[in-house]
Amino acid sequence: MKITPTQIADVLLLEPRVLEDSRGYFMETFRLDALHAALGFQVGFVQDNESCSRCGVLRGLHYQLPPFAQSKLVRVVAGCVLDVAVDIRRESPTFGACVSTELSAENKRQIFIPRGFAHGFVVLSEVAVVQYKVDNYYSSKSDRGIVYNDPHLGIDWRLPADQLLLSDKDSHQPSLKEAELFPAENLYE
Ligand SMILES: Cc1cn([C@H]2C[C@H](O)[C@@H](COP(=O)(O)OP(=O)(O)O[C@H]3O[C@@H](C)C(=O)[C@@H](O)[C@H]3O)O2)c(=O)[nH]c1=O
Repeated sequence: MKITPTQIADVLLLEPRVLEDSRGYFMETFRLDALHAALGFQVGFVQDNESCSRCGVLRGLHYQLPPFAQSKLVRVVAGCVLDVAVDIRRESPTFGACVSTELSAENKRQIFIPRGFAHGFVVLSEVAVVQYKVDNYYSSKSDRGIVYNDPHLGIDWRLPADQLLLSDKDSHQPSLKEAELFPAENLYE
């Protein structure tokens, strides 16, 4: 597993080593030891999620407030998405900046998104199945969002606006400026 930092500290790109032979391929899709070594701190995943969406579906930008803040380890097992993580830690030098990366069944890449980030993705293929681990349980009360087209974030979602399909909740999320964000505390304590 090759793990490289992105332009935002603690957001990591993971590329599994694919071992091919006449039968097909084998790869390790998750190594806690390698992730901990790359991060320098521990995460304990407790829930696995999967969603399936059609082309143009945009889910996000989502996060949970403490004490249910979540780290996420995201991968795509069918199709292709543009995956986006936005730094919403007020005290961060990269507050408001985002990392965008294509994750697909073909490239087998994964992204690790720490607590303190909002996360979203848009489906670029006919359908996409996204799987992700989280290190805190789902809490509807702590669930928050930021609107995907906030001009202050300026995210290029690759598809024309009239091709995007959002839930009613996600079309009416607040801007980054209006959103309830994290208090200045260590989100891993
Ligand atoms: C996220 C989640 C949702 N649900 C329920 C709530 C609702 O009835 C249904 C669909 O929920 P949502 O519309 O919030 O699903 P979705 O828009 O796919 O939400 C997800 O988006 C991506 C981008 C993330 O980063 C995730 O953390 C999560 O917020 O599933 C759970 O039961 N457990 C969960 O962990």
